[in-house]
Amino acid sequence: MQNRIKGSDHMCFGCSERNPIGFKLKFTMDGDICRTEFTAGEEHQGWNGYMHGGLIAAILDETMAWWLWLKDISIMTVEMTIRYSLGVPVHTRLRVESWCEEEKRGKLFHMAGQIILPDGKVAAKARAKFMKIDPAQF
Ligand SMILES: CCCCCCCCCC(=O)SCCNC(=O)CCNC(=O)[C@H](O)C(C)(C)COP(=O)(O)OP(=O)(O)OC[C@H]1O[C@@H](n2cnc3c(N)ncnc32)[C@H](O)[C@@H]1OP(=O)(O)O
Repeated sequence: MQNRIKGSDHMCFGCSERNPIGFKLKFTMDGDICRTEFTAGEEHQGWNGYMHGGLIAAILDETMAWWLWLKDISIMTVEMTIRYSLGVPVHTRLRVESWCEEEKRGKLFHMAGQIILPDGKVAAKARAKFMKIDPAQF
């Protein structure tokens, strides 16, 4: 399902296979949940041994965006809040999932996403708003 919408020439930090420093995330739709997996490396650290919070935000942003992309809805993030509940250790397989909580007039989408540790605990949860855009303008 990777890069179905924009083709393979884009450089998205979250999902492009061409971006040498990107996350190269791949997404699948599981019912109404968008899922990906990720293992942070040394280069993704903030505090020693733990993933940088800004990069956690980027993964959640991307996973929520892809819930919409996979439905052929072109969007941009317009607002996001994150609750960081537990440190996200590096070298640990993470599950990331997103879903839609509300759609307003087909233009504004209230999304949520979370990062889950191997023991099932939620380390970070995001809520965000995404606005539908005309992809020809970007
Ligand atoms: C294959 C590749 C996959 C790529 C995946 C990408 C994943 C990453 C996603 C991102 O991170 S996107 C990058 C971060 N986001 C941005 O850079 C967005 C920057 N913002 C914009 O460019 C403009 O705000 C935007 C084009 C989205 C909208 O501008 P507009 O001028 O068309 O909208 P406007 O500000 O007039 O607002 C339209 C309506 O939405 C409302 N609105 C705006 N922001 C809102 C908000 N945050 N919450 C609620 N409502 C909001 C606003 O009040 C208004 O309501 P009404 O229609 O009732 O008048």
